[in-house]
Amino acid sequence: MTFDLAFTEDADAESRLEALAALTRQTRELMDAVALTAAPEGELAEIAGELAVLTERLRAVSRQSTHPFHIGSDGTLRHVGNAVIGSGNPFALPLVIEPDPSTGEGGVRADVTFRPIHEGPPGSVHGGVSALIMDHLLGHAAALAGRGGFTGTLTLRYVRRVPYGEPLAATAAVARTEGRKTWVEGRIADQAGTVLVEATGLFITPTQWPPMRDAPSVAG
Ligand SMILES: CCCCCCCC(=O)SCCNC(=O)CCNC(=O)[C@H](O)C(C)(C)COP(=O)(O)OP(=O)(O)OC[C@H]1O[C@@H](n2cnc3c(N)ncnc32)[C@H](O)[C@@H]1OP(=O)(O)O
Repeated sequence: MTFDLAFTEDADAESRLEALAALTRQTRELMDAVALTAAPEGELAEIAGELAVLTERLRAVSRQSTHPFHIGSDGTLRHVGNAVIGSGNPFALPLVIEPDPSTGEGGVRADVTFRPIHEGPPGSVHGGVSALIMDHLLGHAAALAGRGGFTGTLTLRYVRRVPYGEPLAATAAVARTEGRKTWVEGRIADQAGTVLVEATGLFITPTQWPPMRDAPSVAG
C-alpha cells in the first residue's frame, strides 16, 4: 500500500490548511457545546436548522479524495485527516505526540484530556476511545523506532475508570521485535501516575514498505 504526499511549501496551501484547522477547532467547540447543552427544545430546533445551512454550504464543496500526507517546508509530515491527530478532522482530540526516549526504543508520550463527547459509562470515557488513543500512540512508537506498520492486534486491560475533563498522560515504547513484527506497550495514567489503561499492540510492517528509519515524525 502507498500513500499520497503533498508538499505544502507555498504560502497559499499552508494558509488554507490553517483555515481548515481553525474551522475544525470551532467544530470541536460546537460538538462539546452540543454534548453539554441544556437549551430548551425550541432553541435546539432553531440551532439545528442554522447548522443544517452551514452543513449544506460545506457539503457543496466536498473534497473528492483522501487527505494526503502533507510535507511542510521544515520536513514535518502531517496527516491532516487522521482521526486521532488530524488538524482537519473534528473527531480528533487532537493528540499531540512528543518523543520520550527515556521510556525506551520509540518512546513517546502525549498529554490527554478527554471531553464529554468521549463518554461511555456516564461520567467516564468510552473504552473504545481509550483503545483508539492507545492504538495510535503505540503505532507512532513503532514508527518512531523505524518499524512503522499496521496494527495486527491490540490488547487492552482496563484497570480503572478513565475520567474526562482531567489531564492524563499516555505513553508507549517498543517492547520487542521479530522480523516485520513489533510489539509495543503503552498506558494511560493519571497525574499521580496511577495506571488506568494498559495496552499491548502488535504492528506489522508490510513487505513492500521501504525501511523507515529516520522517517519524519507524523503530526496532525
Ligand atoms: C505514525 C502513525 C501511527 C498510526 C497507528 C494507527 C495504526 C492503525 O490504525 S492501522 C489500521 C488497522 N489495521 C489494519 O487495517 C491492518 C489490516 N491488515 C493488513 O493490512 C495485513 O493483514 C497486515 C499488513 C497487518 C499483515 O499483512 P502481511 O504483511 O501480508 O502479513 P503476513 O505476511 O500474512 O504475515 C506476517 C506475519 O504477521 C503475522 N500476522 C499477520 N497479520 C496478523 C494479525 N492481524 N495478528 C497477528 N499476527 C498477524 C503472520 O502470522 C506472520 O507471522 P510469522 O512471520 O511469524 O509467520
